[in-house]
Amino acid sequence: MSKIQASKIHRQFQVNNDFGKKTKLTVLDDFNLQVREGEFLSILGPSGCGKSTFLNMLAGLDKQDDGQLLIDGDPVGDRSFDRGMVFQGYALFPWRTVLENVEIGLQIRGLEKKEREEIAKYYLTMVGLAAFANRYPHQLSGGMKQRVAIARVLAYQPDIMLMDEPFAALDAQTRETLQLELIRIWEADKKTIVFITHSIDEAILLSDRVAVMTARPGKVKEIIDVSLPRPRSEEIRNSSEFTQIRQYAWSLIKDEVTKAQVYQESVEQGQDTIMVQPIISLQQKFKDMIQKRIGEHNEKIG
Ligand SMILES: Nc1ncnc2c1ncn2[C@@H]1O[C@H](COP(=O)(O)OP(=O)(O)OP(=O)(O)O)[C@@H](O)[C@H]1O
Repeated sequence: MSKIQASKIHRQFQVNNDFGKKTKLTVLDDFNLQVREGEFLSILGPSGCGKSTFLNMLAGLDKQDDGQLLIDGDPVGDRSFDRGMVFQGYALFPWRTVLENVEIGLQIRGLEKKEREEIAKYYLTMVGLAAFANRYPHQLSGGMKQRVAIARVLAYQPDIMLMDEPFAALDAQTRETLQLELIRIWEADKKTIVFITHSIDEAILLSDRVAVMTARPGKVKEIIDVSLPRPRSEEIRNSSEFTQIRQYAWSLIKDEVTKAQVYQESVEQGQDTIMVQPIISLQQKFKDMIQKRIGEHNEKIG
């Protein structure tokens, strides 16, 4: 049995178009995905294709209009599942110290102060922040805050970890360090992780499988098996297998990115999906215009 099973998920939102008229925007349609127990699965897709919408449904923060979303065989919403979420924006409580932030989930689980402290310190050490336990979030860098957010989810020990572009706001160096830390932690713990990213390299480096989504309305276009050996390290990025997977992933996603760009926010037109002039044909038009002018100029100068 799959840990997570999404079948024929449909989700649309009511939005206002430019004229203030209410209209419907289909975000996910016929979205199907299975995530295995203990798997690290990344979702890669163009902006606005519904990645966060799907993750929010898994977190129980949103609900599909149609289709079925199961965790351990039960519909999400029917019972409470152990899920921990890491967002792009850290979501730390500014009035609590680093240690107290990591303790929150454990408090919810009813652990005694002493036990909470012991566990929180262990996970803070794991993410390299033991020395910062008594600081407040505003005293930390972005990378450190994200480490705290990760330590908090790890300490809570959820069954499933949902990560929505957790490293997107970080500088490249911190991002790479945290990617490697996450690999190390996951390889030791093997929790089921659903990870959203815009980075093909990040998805390949971390994942067992990568689900590539289409442009909106989003569905899974293809799933790539990342059969790179584990444990993985930085060097794996330079291997020929990695390059091959990267090229293949890019070949799948590049059309979707173009499509996402050329589908004007349909809401502007008050329709669900309206195709505006594709960028490709615009590019050709501009090329033709430039060529024509060059021709005219050359004729003039003889
Ligand atoms: N609650 C909502 N009400 C109205 N529209 C929404 C709502 N939530 C999401 N949307 C719209 O649904 C579309 C998909 O949003 P979503 O955040 O799921 O995309 P995404 O793939 O995660 O995008 P990105 O990669 O840019 O973060 C967007 O056009 C967004 O504006």
